[in-house]
Amino acid sequence: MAPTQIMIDPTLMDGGNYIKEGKDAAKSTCLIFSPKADEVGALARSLKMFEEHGVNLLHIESRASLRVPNQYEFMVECAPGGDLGSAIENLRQRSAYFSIISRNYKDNMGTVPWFPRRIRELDRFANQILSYGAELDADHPGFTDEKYRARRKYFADLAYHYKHGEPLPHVDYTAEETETWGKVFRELTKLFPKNACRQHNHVFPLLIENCGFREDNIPQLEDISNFLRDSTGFTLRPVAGLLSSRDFLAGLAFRVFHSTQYIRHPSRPFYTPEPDVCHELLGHVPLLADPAFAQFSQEIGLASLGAPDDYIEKLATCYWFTVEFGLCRQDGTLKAYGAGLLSSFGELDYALSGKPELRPFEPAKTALQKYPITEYQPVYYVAESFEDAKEKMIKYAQTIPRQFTVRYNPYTQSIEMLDSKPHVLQVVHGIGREIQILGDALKKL
Ligand SMILES: C[C@H](O)[C@H](O)[C@H]1CNc2nc(N)[nH]c(=O)c2N1
Ligand SMILES: N[C@@H](Cc1ccccc1)C(=O)O
Ligand SMILES: [Fe+2]
Repeated sequence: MAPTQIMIDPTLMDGGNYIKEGKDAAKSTCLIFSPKADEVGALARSLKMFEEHGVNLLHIESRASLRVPNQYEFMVECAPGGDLGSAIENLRQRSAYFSIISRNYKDNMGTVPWFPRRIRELDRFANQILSYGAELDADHPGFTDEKYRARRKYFADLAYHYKHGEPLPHVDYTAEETETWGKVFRELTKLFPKNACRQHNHVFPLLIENCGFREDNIPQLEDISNFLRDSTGFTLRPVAGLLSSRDFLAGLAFRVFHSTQYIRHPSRPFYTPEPDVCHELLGHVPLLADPAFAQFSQEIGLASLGAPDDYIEKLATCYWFTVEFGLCRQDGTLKAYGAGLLSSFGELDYALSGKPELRPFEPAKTALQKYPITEYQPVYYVAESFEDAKEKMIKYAQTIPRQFTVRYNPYTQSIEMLDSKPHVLQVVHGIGREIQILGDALKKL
C-alpha cells in the first residue's frame, strides 16, 4: 500500500495513548560505537556524558565488536530532547567506529533510516499503526457499524499488547464471524484446484490436517505460526491494522509475517479493501510454508532495511505485484500466487479470465507501476517461477543505494551489517564449514 494513501485513524486507538507513544518512539536515535583502542571505562564515561547533555537513554547494549578486533561495541538508544547534537559530536570524536540510525532521518543528512536489528525490536511497530483515510472509510461497510467497530477495537488491543516470545492470542470467534469465514472458505476452496499455484495446493491439505482449516472453524494464529516455524522458519505476529510499508517489510527480513486477526464485515464476504484473517490465512499462509517463496519474501524484507523512502515505495510496489497480486506460469498455464487473489474469489476468477492486461515481472519496471487498492487490478505481472522472481529481486536490490550489506543471522535472530573486514571474514569461515559438510554428504551419496 502506498504510504500516501494512509493516515492515522485516532478512533482505532485507546484514548490516543498509542499514537503519542508511537510518535515518541519514532523520534529516538540509535548510536552504535566502539571506543578508541586505548580507552578504558569508555561506556561509563559516555553514559555520564549523555547525562551532562541532558539526554535520556531508552536502551543500552554491549557486545564484542565484529568490526574492531578485541574491542567492544555499544548501542545506545537516545530519547529525543537534551543537547543530543553536542553529545553525538562528543562521542563521534572519541570513537573508532561510529554510526547513527534514526527514525528522524529526514532532518539528519547522512543518517540511515532506523530499522530493527533484533527480532524483539519488532515490538516497537505495535504502536505505529496506520489506517485508511477518508477515501476508503466511505467505502468500508464496517465503519458505520458500531458493533463491528467495537469488535475491531478488541482485536486492536490484543495486538497492541502482544510482546515477542508470547503465545499468539487465542480468539473465540462469534458464530457470525465463523459464518463469514465459512462463506469465503467454501467459495475459495472450489476455485483453488484450478486457479491457485502448485505450491498453494500442495500445502493446503497440510493446513487442514494440522491447523484446523475448516469451513466451520477460524484457525488460531498460534497453531499456524508453529506450523510455519517448522516449515520455513516463518512466524506470525498479530497486528492491529496496516503497518507502514517500511515496518511491514522489515518484519519479513526476520521471517516474521504481521497478521491481522479480525475478520471482514459480514455484508461483503467476497471482497474487502483491507487485509483480514481470511486474506492472511487463506492467501498468505500456504505460500509462507514454501521454502522458495519464504526466501523470496525475506529478500524483499532485507532489501528494505535502511533503504531511502523512494526505494521503500518501489519495493512495496514489487511486493504488491508479487506477494499480493502475482501470477505465475506453471506447465504452460497461468496460476495465481498473490494472496490478494487467493483470498478474494471475485478477483481470483477475474485475474485469470483473459480480460486484464498481463506483463512479465521485471522489478525495475514493475516497481514504477501505479495501482488501485479498492478494486480489481487492471494489470497483473507474471513471474516465471519463485526462484526466477527471487533472482531478479536480488539483482534489483543491489541497485538500491546503501552503504552497507545486511545479512540475517538466524541463531541470534538479528540483522548483521557487513561493513567491516573481520566480520565478512567470519562469515566466509562459516561458509567454508558449510562447504565441508556438502563435500562430505556428496561422498556418501
Ligand atoms: C509492503 C506493502 O506496502 C504492503 O502492501 C503492506 C503494507 N502494510 C501492511 N500491513 C499489514 N498489517 N498487512 C499487510 O499485508 C500490509 N501490506
Ligand atoms: N481484496 C482482498 C484483501 C486485500 C486488501 C488489500 C490488499 C490485499 C488484499 C480480499 O478481498 O480478500
Ligand atoms: Fe496481504
